[in-house]
Amino acid sequence: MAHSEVHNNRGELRIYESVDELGTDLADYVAELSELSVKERGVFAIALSGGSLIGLLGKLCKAPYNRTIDWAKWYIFWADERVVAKNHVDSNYKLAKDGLLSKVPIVPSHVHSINDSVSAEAAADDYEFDIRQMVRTRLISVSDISDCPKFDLILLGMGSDGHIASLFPNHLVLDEKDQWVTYITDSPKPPPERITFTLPVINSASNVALVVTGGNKAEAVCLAVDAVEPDCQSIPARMVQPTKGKLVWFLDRPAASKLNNSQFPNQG
Ligand SMILES: O=C1O[C@H](COP(=O)(O)O)[C@@H](O)[C@H](O)[C@H]1O
Repeated sequence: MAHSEVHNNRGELRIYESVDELGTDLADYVAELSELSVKERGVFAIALSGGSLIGLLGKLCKAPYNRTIDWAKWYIFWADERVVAKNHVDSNYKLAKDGLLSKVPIVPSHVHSINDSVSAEAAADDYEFDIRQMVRTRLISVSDISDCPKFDLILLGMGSDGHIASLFPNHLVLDEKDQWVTYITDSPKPPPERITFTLPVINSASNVALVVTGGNKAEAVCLAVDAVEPDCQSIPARMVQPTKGKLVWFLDRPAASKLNNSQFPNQG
């Protein structure tokens, strides 16, 4: 059973005894949002990340979700992508295809991956153009307080340095306000060239989930959730603050181990 609570302005924290329990609740959460969105809008626009997240989504490929989710209504995007060929081992698209998309009945034309045959800058421009077309036809909603796309769900992982998508600590692109998708060529984590959603897009989503496991991320989780300025100033995960949407953290015990203990009585 998860220990769950709303924590200051940092969203809902769900803490699990095991990664297996986390995976089950994460699958339920995604399935519920998919059902709600299909009921309300007729489609479900979801943005994935790479890394450990994809393995944690594995239960979606199994019963009952593989049969009960309305996969034909899913439109899939990436919150970030490495600028490598789609069949490259570092590709977030390949990771998601091998781990999830090839195992469920997604409509191939609903999978919006990046153009892997151009520069990082051109790939970011192309991807933003693609998303603008989808907003125009309302396959992706639009925020009522900015012109940003309002994804039904953005799923994010977090690195041990607190990065989310390809937004790294102290990087200039954290200040990007105008573009929806931008690029970097100096990622501190290889590969260096990446494209990424900007913070205004992430914070315009209806739902954002931050999925984090492992003790090596406990310090960054604490900085992103508990710390007060200036300690947490450069932690991108702390800048995830959906304006009108809902933020949920999915944490295993090791990742949550440095959070303020008094708030989590079951924590060992
Ligand atoms: O490079 C990336 O890292 C983050 C975190 O990955 P994880 O393996 O530590 O969970 C990931 O969310 C992002 O999409 C990816 O490009």
